[in-house]
Amino acid sequence: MLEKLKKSLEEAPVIQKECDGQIYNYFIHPISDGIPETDPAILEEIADFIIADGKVGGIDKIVTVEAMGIPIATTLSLKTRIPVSIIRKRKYGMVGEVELSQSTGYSKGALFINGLKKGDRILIVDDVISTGGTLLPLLETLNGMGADVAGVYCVIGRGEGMGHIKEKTGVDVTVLVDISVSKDGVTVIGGVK
Ligand SMILES: O=P(O)(O)OC[C@H]1O[C@H](OP(=O)(O)OP(=O)(O)O)[C@H](O)[C@@H]1O
Ligand SMILES: Nc1nc2[nH]cnc2c(=O)[nH]1
Repeated sequence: MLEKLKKSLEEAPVIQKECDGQIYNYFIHPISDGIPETDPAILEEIADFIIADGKVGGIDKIVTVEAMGIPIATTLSLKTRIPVSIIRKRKYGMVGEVELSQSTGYSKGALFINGLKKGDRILIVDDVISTGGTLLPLLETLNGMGADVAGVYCVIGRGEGMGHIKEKTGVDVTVLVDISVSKDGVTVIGGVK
């Protein structure tokens, strides 16, 4: 399962990014960067897995974070006809907008939620989970807004983020492929069967 995705991850180049005096080994892959180009067969493989996993019934909105969650969420939306709501890195200043802070191993910034409301039953999808510094504040904020998170899927998992989220929120994040990353490259270490 997900063989194309796993094989392409093993070939992903790694660059080093610096943040707060720390070096972060950043892998570059079509699903997480759109580089060199995204194979529609891999997007389809991902969407088909999520649908077969059985949590899409009764979902009002697929929710993702700009930018690289968007192709995954859109592919899923085209197959399920469930609409997509995108959490943006741009402030709109609309009534009801909710702002939260995001941090990754290589960046810090703000995210802006518009268009979600109390009681919405949502499925979150994103390309990567690493430190959890995006997903943790997002889940806490959505919880505070009264959204009902029925499932969370991150296509590629690395590092401690998933365990951290389980510990802090009780939410199980489904990671499709687990990897480890060093300056020399990417190794696939696990994932869904
Ligand atoms: O677990 P974390 O350490 O938070 O890393 C995961 C986040 O990193 C990437 O976002 P990024 O802000 O780089 O956005 P992009 O999709 O625009 O590349 C990715 O899309 C996740 O949202
Ligand atoms: N492309 C990419 N996105 C990420 N998001 C969090 N870590 C990474 C990474 O190493 N590569």
